[in-house]
Amino acid sequence: MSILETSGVRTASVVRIENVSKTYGSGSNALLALDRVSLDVQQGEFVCLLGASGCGKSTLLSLVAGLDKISSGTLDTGGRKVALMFQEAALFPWLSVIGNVELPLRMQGVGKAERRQRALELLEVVRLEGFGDKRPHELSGGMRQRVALARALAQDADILLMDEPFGALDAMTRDILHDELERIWREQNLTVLFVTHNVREAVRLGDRVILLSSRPGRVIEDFAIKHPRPRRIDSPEVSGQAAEITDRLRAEVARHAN
Ligand SMILES: Nc1ncnc2c1ncn2[C@@H]1O[C@H](COP(=O)(O)OP(=O)(O)OP(=O)(O)O)[C@@H](O)[C@H]1O
Repeated sequence: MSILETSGVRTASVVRIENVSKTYGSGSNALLALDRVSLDVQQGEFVCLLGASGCGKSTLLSLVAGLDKISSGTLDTGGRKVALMFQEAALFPWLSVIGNVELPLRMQGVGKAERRQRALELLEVVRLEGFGDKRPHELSGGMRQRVALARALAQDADILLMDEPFGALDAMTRDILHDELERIWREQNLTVLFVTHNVREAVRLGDRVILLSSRPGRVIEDFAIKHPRPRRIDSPEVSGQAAEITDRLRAEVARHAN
């Protein structure tokens, strides 16, 4: 495990991204999506990625997940397990809720009784006890995202990669899921990389908010969010820092448009 010296405190880096660039295609069709991105994420950190549409946020997550290859630079997760969660829950409609949560366990070869037990525990973690026999279409959008979260947790990953997981939910449901995610992140000692377009959401949740430039994505600012938790998305502290970050984002979008 790599050990970094940060502000005099020795901390463990679980995701180390150094000068990573990503180009899609080649020749005259080449598109530079990420340009020499460097980012270190420490054990247990909650890091939010913000940036204009198309700046490469999802690309960065897919590289960390190992779903795609970097074009240059180095990216090291120390072989840790990662789990992904998206805006769409992408549950299998023909499986029950518990069947969906059991799926990763089945793929890991966990025996029937043990995976049922573990899936029941996870449904309790996301507060869906009693809903195991339902089908996905019988649930609300927020409940489906809870199932997706339970399924991600079933992978027993150290790093949770979340790509706008609450982007399609109404504000109240999102608020509740922020509280739940914060609780689970703490209880399970997860490291989270969270992509969002919602600046307040980023400040509500993150220890850090990383601002990427318009394409090609580069890290242009790394905001430390120090307000005590739990935070409220509509608190003056969150709103104030969100306004500061929004101004910076706006300037970046305008710079790119000129
Ligand atoms: N598989 C691919 N092949 C070619 N180009 C791609 C591919 N995936 C992404 N891109 C391009 O790379 C750029 C970055 O895309 P990406 O989806 O990572 O951005 P994003 O910041 O997540 O966008 P959004 O905020 O709109 O979700 C875009 O211009 C996109 O069209």
